[in-house]
Amino acid sequence: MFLQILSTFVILISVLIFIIYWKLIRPGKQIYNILRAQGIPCEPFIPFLGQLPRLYQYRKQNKIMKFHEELCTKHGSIFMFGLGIYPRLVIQDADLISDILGRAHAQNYYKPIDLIFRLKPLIGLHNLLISNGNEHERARKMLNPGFHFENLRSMVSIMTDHTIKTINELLESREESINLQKELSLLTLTIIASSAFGENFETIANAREIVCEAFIAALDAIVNRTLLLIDQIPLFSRLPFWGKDIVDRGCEKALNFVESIIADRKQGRTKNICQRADILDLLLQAVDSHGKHFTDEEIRQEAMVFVLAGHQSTGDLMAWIMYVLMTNPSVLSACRDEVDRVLPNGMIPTYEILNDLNICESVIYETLRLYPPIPFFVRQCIREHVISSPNQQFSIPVDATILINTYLIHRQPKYWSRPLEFDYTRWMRDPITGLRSKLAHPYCYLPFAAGSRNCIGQNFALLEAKVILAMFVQRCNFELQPKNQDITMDIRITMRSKFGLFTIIEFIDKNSGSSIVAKKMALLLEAKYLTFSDQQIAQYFNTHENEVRGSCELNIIHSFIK
Ligand code: HEM
Repeated sequence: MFLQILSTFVILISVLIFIIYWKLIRPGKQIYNILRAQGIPCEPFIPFLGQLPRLYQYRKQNKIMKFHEELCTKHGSIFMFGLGIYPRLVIQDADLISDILGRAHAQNYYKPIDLIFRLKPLIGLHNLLISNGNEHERARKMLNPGFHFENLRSMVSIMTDHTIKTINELLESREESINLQKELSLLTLTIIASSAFGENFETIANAREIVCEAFIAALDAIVNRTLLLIDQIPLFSRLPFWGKDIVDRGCEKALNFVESIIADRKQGRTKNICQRADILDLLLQAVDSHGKHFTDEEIRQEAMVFVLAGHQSTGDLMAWIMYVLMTNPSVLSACRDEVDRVLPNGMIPTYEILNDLNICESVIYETLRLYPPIPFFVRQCIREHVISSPNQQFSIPVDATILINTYLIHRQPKYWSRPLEFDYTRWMRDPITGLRSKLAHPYCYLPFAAGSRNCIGQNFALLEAKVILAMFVQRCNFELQPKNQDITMDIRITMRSKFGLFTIIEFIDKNSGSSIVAKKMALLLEAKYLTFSDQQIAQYFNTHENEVRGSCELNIIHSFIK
């Protein structure tokens, strides 16, 4: 009897070990073997863990990029390492990358299963970010026109309105030093949520709480679970520990919220807040080549994806831009001179005028080079594919997952002169031709990825960054406080400063005629409630109209006088 139990036990354990080996170890090992046989350098193959323990050590010391840098120095521009059960083939050569991302070969690569598995609870499976193949192609074709400049132009007012509100709140804040990284992240979240959800985001009482807290908490819990490898093991991921309740609660709240917004808009109970279609209108109106609309499920998921993909990345970009300005006085003064010239007297930017901000735009591009908010992205090979550069050629096996480290590519001396120097002038457009200098390679600059799965929101993000940058330098002085604060990079989904960006912000008092008039007008408006009649204000405004034209208070003044 005992022997029978023992032998059954041994058989069961052997079957279990075999299944584990077959499912979790063998596939990775095979990929290692195929790539190693082609001469690709590999870190040692360690089942289940790979180089994860070492990565953890580096993470603890806040040196994740150092880990990647050291591997690149050791192995060169193509090599393998193990991230838990998932091997990663790192490729840092622009020629090889062009073979992977280029449209001609896009059908050979998908978004990897582990990424899909992680984000599924929050955004589902049917959306641009993680869908694949025909489903992705259809959605992309339907949504591309939404990011046409005509639509973006009409969203500029959402960007300027929210930026003014944030600046005013920051200037009124009584706090000594403000965490600008957090404030900019909230600002970009508000902008994308208002663009995606219209007036509901402003009027539904708990909209901010749901989007700014539940959604962010769920996302944070997902990232923590990823770092703990919880999502790599299917059984573990279902256990009610390690923040699972936060993920479930946040996802449910966010999904219910988006559902009610879609229903309201469909039934005409709410409208958008820009002159043309907002993102929700675009989702509702989009049709495929057979005249079919998105289903409610798809609309819900796409709206969530825009909020997910659109806020943190742009918020972090803005924080890095502010950091650059605060640590490079000459860059700040170049931006400010340009803004004062192009947008005099606190003038509010319009889509057309933003085009004239050549220096600001170049500062944004250079910040994206040195501090790309999305420093890595991944692709999984689904069809064996040969990639080549002038002196090497490799066959990528099915299921190999490729990791592209944008941060390191953007700092390679092979592609960039003075790679570590912040030099925005390398991006300046020629004043006559309007063209920028050619890059050393079309695939050496990838802040928004490239090819058929590049960032659909890049023009939205660049426009938003220009609006926020211009309005901040136009209206505020800002400096780091404390001056010697620790700006250590932390990489979760995006790359940000681990401890925030603490800043003192003050109103610019240029003492120029128009800013004095603007101040007088502001005082006058305050006085409206005390002594002045509407008629007196209108009279004052009419006699000073030329002086205040273009001032930041012009919109408010108009709304009072109406
Ligand atoms: C500075 C800001 C931004 C950066 C650096 C950025 C970067 C990226 C990158 C690198 C990808 C490719 C990711 C991958 O392949 O795994 C991507 C995809 C995407 N981004 Fe952005 N993004 C930004 C802003 C935005 C905004 C504002 C939106 C929405 C309005 C947006 C929506 C998306 C979507 C939907 C995708 C998936 C596209 C597809 O696969 O077809 N992004 N972004």
